[in-house]
Amino acid sequence: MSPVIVALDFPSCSEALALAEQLDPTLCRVKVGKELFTRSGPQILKDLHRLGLDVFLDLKFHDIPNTCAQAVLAAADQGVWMVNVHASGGRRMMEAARERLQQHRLNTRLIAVTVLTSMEQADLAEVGLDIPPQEQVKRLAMLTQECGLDGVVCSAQEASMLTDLLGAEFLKVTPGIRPAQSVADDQRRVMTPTMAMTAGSTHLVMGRPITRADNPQQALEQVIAELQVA
Ligand SMILES: O=C(O)c1cc(=O)[nH]c(=O)n1[C@@H]1O[C@H](COP(=O)(O)O)[C@@H](O)[C@H]1O
Repeated sequence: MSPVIVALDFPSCSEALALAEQLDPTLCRVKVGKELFTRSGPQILKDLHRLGLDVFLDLKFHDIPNTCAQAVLAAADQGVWMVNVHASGGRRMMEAARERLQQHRLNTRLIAVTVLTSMEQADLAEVGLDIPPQEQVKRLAMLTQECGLDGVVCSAQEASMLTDLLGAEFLKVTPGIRPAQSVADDQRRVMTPTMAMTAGSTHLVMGRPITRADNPQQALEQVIAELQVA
């Protein structure tokens, strides 16, 4: 299966589906985030499943343990392939979410966001974290593994460090992926698809470089071809 997850960051169901219909489900999975889900509700999950696409529901839950666990359960009940929480929600929150999935025998992948790829050291300092992003990523990823989750969302720049520390099987889902000639947009800790896979990413989250391309399926095929050559 392809490592590419296309981020469907669109304001409406119709725009997201128009893009999703152009994508080959054997070449990618898709990600539904806050904007699209808040506007379209769970119907978008049904529509994407109907197209044969695996869905990563990226709502980055962060709440008291029971509320977070129930939200994760609600996502898994709708058949999504992957769901995420913020690792900074802490041990009890992550363990509650993982246990709730186990109690219900649901095999939805559960991962945790470490430090957002839009953040650099100055952003962390402003919220009281006077350490380099890599150190905070390391701390949160170790905690995530201890809590029994399947992996983390991190920057590809931290993937090799996490592979050494936590093993190749532990998922490293990496946004901030930009093909060589692309603009970074609001991303800060970025890498190309090939460099990210070489560094140990297990999944590449790509939004605008694919969804805003003149021909999204062609842009996706180019990424896959680049990865195959590498
Ligand atoms: O959890 C995420 O998916 C995520 C975490 C993170 O640290 N950085 C990050 O960019 N994302 C998401 O990944 C996608 C990146 O989109 P592009 O920057 O357009 O490729 C967006 O949907 C973000 O919400």
